[in-house]
Amino acid sequence: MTKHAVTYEHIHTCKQTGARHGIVHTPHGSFETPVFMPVGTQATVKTMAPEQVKAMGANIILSNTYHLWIRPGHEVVKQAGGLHKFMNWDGAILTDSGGFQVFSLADLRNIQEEGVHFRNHLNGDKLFLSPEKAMEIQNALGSDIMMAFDECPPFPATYEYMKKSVERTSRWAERCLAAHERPEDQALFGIIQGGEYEDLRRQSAADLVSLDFPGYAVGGLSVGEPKDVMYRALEFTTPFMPENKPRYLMGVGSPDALIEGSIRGIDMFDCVLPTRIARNGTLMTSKGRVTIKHAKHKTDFGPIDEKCDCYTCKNYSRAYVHHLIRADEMFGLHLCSTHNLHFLVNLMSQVRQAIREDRLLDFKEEFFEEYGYNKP
Ligand SMILES: CNc1nc2cc3c(=O)[nH]c(N)nc3c(CC[C@H]3O[C@@H](OC)[C@H](OC)[C@@H]3OC)c2[nH]1
Ligand SMILES: [Zn+2]
Repeated sequence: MTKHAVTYEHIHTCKQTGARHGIVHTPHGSFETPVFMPVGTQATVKTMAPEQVKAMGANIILSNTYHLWIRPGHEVVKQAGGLHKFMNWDGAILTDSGGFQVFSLADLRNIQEEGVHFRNHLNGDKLFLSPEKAMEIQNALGSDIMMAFDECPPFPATYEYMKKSVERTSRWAERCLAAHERPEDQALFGIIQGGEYEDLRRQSAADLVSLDFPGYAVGGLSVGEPKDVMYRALEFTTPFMPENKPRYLMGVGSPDALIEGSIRGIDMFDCVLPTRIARNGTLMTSKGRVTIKHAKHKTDFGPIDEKCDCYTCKNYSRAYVHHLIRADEMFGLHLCSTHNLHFLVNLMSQVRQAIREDRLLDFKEEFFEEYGYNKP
């Protein structure tokens, strides 16, 4: 039995749902779950200093293999002493394998058994990414959690395409394991595929669980499918994922999806939403979304969210943030990102408390009502 770098400690399962409260232990500290992980694709959580990300309660962030491979190059990060040192972050880091970016960003790609040929989306150079290459890059980055190299098929995909893709992703997962240099320092998570097809999800889960990864992701979702398709896919996938290992739903999500995913037994989430919508001044608040550029905020001298205790809400008014975003001032992006990240990190803290109190369904109803999800 390999001594894994990452372990999962179960604390409590909510009596109203399948949601679990747990702790994930990594070589760079622990984090409680369910957890929202801020995305720092290019070795920075956009506009945020690492101290500020840590201060809001985030203990794990994400970065991206594909992006760091093509710029500045994984060898540069390795020479810097690894990603933690390079970006001055001493918490846990999870890196994606680059599989998704190759299928979503790069063009002229050609998927073969040995890997994927494609062009660099920045300069058009020909590139080749394989399970072995994705492992070499993540080993160089030194992330605490590495993701297996997989294919994330588009939605919708035919059953025939999905079946072939799942079988190849399982073969690629074995190649990743074989290429994994230091399982005692870096944990490799398998990624379950299969789209909306229950039997393929079960096959993918069985293939990967038999390889004894320290954690598992549900991939192939949040790629344009309706939310009820995503939720149903979770309902027939999580029961086949080990209870004593972390479960990570990739690319999710919005406040409702974070709650619905937690109810269905997911422990880890990531999404670019909070920093991406912050860039056009869209804010998540306890009363739903606020578009701060709107004229009605021009002389509103209250905080963005009365219930929020983040740096932005404690020190600045809606009118001031309205002005900064209207004036294209970069500090406005920082204030909006700070608030949105804090909002999701805080939401997950409330979810964990509701799990401990066996009332996550009640919490969901209360939150949905106040956020405005029930409005027609
Ligand atoms: C948005 N919806 C969404 N569905 C996804 C599904 C998959 C998947 O099946 N396999 C893999 N390997 N990655 C996926 C990803 C990318 C997440 C990464 O993409 C980057 O955010 C854009 C970020 O990189 C810091 C993150 O790192 C884990 C997905 N994203
Ligand atoms: Zn706030």
